[in-house]
Amino acid sequence: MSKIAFIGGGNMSSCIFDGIKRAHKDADDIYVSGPHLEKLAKFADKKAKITTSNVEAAKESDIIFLGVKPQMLTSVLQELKDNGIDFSAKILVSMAAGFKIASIRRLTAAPYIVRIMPSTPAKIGLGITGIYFENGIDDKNKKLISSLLEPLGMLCRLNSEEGINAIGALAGSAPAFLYRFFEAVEHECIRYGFSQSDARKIVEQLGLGTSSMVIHNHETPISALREAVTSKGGTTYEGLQQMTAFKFEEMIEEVFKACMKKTHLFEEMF
Ligand SMILES: NC(=O)C1=CN([C@@H]2O[C@H](COP(=O)(O)OP(=O)(O)OC[C@H]3O[C@@H](n4cnc5c(N)ncnc54)[C@H](OP(=O)(O)O)[C@@H]3O)[C@@H](O)[C@H]2O)C=CC1
Ligand SMILES: O=C(O)[C@@H]1CCC=N1
Repeated sequence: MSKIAFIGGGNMSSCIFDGIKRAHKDADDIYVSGPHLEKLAKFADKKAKITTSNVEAAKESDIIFLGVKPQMLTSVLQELKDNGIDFSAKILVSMAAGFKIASIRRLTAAPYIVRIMPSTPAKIGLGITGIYFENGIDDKNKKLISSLLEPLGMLCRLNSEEGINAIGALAGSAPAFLYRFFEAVEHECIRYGFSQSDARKIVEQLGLGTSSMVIHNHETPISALREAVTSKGGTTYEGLQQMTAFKFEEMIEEVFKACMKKTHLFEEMF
């Protein structure tokens, strides 16, 4: 097994780390680095080597997952470069939104860089992870990196970094938008007299049942599933009319446009 490091042990690194541990029982000496050792204890409990030194973690590893926020990545890469890390035989796997391969290369001169765009449902093996390989990565390494990410759920191979940007919005950010919808429904349940605990259960079953209907009726357009709920002259129709009045589709378009705009702004900044 190649030696693996995570620079930054936050939410996303933790999802990927857990996936690797689930699928690769022999992955024992994974390094995780971050500024606060106490926050890395959860990794140590799962046999990772934890350290406050990004340099130590990078030096010891063949595959380095970059798990810090885009705003931190420049200084982290600069630190590794300034401390003599030789990237020539290492693979850098960056999950940072809006941070291009060209920018990582400018800072590190690393020949092998992979962009990935995971999502938090990866925590339970149900995420969507975008992946973009440059031409320089050979098939053996493509297979290796893919095998580390497959336990996270669906792996979506993309042909460009703009594809990574798009999947970042459509699959990386989108869980937050769906959670916002669930939060709003939970709030309405409470407004109509349900207890907090019942409201939560209703939202859980609503999400599970509706997603399962989409999955179990794979050949059926989603619009047809919606129409099956919408009795002629009935109550659902009135609710949908409100969604139309409030320009629901236009709002969703603007939501994704805003994500992309910020991603492109990041690309200019870094
Ligand atoms: N969350 C998501 O759904 C997604 C996130 N991403 C990308 O993943 C990356 C990480 O995001 P996320 O996990 O959510 O963020 P988190 O804030 O959870 O994690 C960032 C981690 O970086 C650590 N850190 C901060 N400074 C340094 C440093 N100098 N050296 C090493 N580690 C450092 C932080 O440690 P400490 O807390 O101790 O300061 C923290 O553990 C981002 O680039 C983001 O764009 C991509 C797709 C989806
Ligand atoms: O909010 C963010 O910047 C990251 C990228 C996609 C999801 N979360």
